[in-house]
Amino acid sequence: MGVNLPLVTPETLAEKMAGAPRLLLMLDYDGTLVPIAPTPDQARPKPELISVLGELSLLPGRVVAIISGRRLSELQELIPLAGLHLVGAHGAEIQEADGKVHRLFKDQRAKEIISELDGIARECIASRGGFLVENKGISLALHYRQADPFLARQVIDNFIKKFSSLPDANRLELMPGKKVLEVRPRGINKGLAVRYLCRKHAGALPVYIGDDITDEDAFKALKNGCTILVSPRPRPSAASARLPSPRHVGKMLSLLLAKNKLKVR
Ligand SMILES: O=P(O)(O)OC[C@H]1O[C@H](O[C@H]2O[C@H](CO)[C@@H](O)[C@H](O)[C@H]2O)[C@H](O)[C@@H](O)[C@@H]1O
Repeated sequence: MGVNLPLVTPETLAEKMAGAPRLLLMLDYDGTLVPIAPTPDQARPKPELISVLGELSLLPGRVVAIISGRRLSELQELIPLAGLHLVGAHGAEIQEADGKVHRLFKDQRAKEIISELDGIARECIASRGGFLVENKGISLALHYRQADPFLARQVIDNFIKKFSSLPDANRLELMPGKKVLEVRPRGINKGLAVRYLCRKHAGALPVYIGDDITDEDAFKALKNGCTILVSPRPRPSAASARLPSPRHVGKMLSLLLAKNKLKVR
C-alpha cells in the first residue's frame, strides 16, 4: 500500500489512455464521477458528464463501465445510457453493454438478514436526526453524514453489536465507507467485477478510477495496472496514482473524448 501516490494530471492520463488501441475504462460513481453530496439522492450527474460517457462508449475500441455500491436499478436511472457496462451492489449485479443482466448473488438467507437489519438499524437510530437507512435488497447502508458525530459513534457501535449477535451474520460483512457503514454479502466486492470485465475484454488496457475503501478491492485486482485514487490529499491506497477530485476526472474524460475523436477522423 502506497501513501504518497504520484499526482497525475488529467492531460497525462487522457494521453496515456488515448494511445491504447483498446481501452477498458472502469469508473466508480460516488466521489469519483459525481462529488459527494449531503444525501445519496442529491448526488446526480451533470448532463455534460452523461453526454461524454455516452460518446466515449460508442467509440471503437473503448469500453466504459461504471462500478458502484449503489443498486443497479439506481445506476440505470442515474446513467440512462445504452452501450456501457453498469455494475451495481459492489459487483453483485452486472449489466452488459447489450443490456443483459447477470445477478451473481443468490443467497436468499442473506437477503432475509438484510431485511432484518433494516429494522435493527431503524431501532438503533430511533428518533435521532441526521441518519439514513438505504436498503438495497442484497446490502444495506447506514448513513450518518448529517448526524452529530458523537451520536453517530453510539448508533454505529450499537448496530455493529446487534449485527454481530445475529445467527448467520457471517454470511455478510461490514464495510465502512464515506460517513456510512455498509453490510454486504461476504465475498462480493468490486474486485470480482473488475476481474470479470478484464476477462471479457482481454487485451484492452484496463484502467480503474475510484475514491473509497470499497475501490481498494478493484485496485488490488488490477495489480500493476493503471489504478487511480480520487482524493484531495495523500492516503494509504493500493492505487498507482492520484487525481485530486471528481472535477479532474470529468476534465480527463472530456480530454480523452476529444483526443479519441481526432483519431477516428
Ligand atoms: O461505489 P460508489 O459508487 O462510490 O458508492 C458508494 C456508496 O455511495 C453512496 O453513499 C455515498 O455518497 C452519498 C452521495 O454523495 C453520500 O451522501 C454518502 O455519505 C456516501 O457514503 C450510496 O448512497 C451508497 O449506496 C453507495 O454504496
